[in-house]
Amino acid sequence: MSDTRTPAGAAPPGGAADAGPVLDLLGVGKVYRGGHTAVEDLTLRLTSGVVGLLGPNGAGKSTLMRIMATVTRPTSGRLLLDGADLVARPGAMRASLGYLPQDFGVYPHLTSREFLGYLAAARGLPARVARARIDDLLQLVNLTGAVRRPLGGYSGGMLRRVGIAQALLTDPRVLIADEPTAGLDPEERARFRNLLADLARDRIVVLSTHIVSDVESVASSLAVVAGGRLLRHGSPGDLLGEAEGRVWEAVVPADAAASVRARHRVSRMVRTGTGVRVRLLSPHRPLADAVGVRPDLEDLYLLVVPPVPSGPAGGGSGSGFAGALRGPSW
Ligand SMILES: Nc1ncnc2c1ncn2[C@@H]1O[C@H](COP(=O)(O)OP(=O)(O)OP(=O)(O)O)[C@@H](O)[C@H]1O
Repeated sequence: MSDTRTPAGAAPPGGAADAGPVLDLLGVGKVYRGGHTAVEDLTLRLTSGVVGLLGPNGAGKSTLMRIMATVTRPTSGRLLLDGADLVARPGAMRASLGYLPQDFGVYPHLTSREFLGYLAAARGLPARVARARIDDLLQLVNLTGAVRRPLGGYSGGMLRRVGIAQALLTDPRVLIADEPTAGLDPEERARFRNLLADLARDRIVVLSTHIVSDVESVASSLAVVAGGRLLRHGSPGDLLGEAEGRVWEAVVPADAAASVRARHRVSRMVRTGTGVRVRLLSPHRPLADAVGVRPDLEDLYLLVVPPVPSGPAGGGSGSGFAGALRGPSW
């Protein structure tokens, strides 16, 4: 590793037990074979609580999650968990890290108990410890009613809960969940968010997503990444301060909505009885009758993440409102 910087105020080795875990990323970078830089010189300190890792597709979130889980080796920089070097001794540290990958797969013919037992054995947990732990975890993720059914018959939400249970087998200090709510229905999303918030009371729970609403109610801190770089890191309240005075709303006639959208950065559009309510991002009042409104994290995200160029190749949303509702796709 070429980066030997020491973190300002880094946790002493083996310390921070009382204050909860501390994970330091110091100048972390990843250049894949072939020369593509997925993560660049990223420095970040994570402490207990839900940390929302937000960024558009291709931002480098999964790469960063895999680096934190010691599944991928960074090409530069260091990672310290409570002062201990994760890159130098990944094997020794792995029990402290629980990882739910984006493409988590199961053996469909096994029951949840059999599957977790198999993974516990693979991770070297003694059988008696594993049995008790699996019982606790099945209860924690609310799957005790389904333990006799093969995993092939589980819903998407149930499988994610199995995924969380396997990530917690070693009672890790850091839980890394890569897009854990993808494909879940709204009710399962909400349940899953609450579960992660509970788990984050005494551990670091890093949750990656490109959907702001997945993290806005539970995250104690947010890290916004794009193009492999860290754009912002802070508490939701601190980050929202930056958007203060830059978010406006106005109702425009329906036939003017497209031109408003072409001239301004639009956070949201909602049809109303009298036209279209547009939510605009601008340092100045963008329309004569626009009124300043309180920013939310979706506004902040759109303000800090560079927009993807619109047009046929740029993923632009064209006409219609859906593209303006989520993500910088306009
Ligand atoms: N194994 C690999 N080899 C080469 N390039 C890769 C590899 N894995 C990822 N990349 C590239 O690195 C960049 C970051 O990818 P990554 O999957 O980390 O982003 P992401 O933010 O998780 O995106 P998504 O939300 O789409 O999963 C992308 O341009 C991707 O194509």
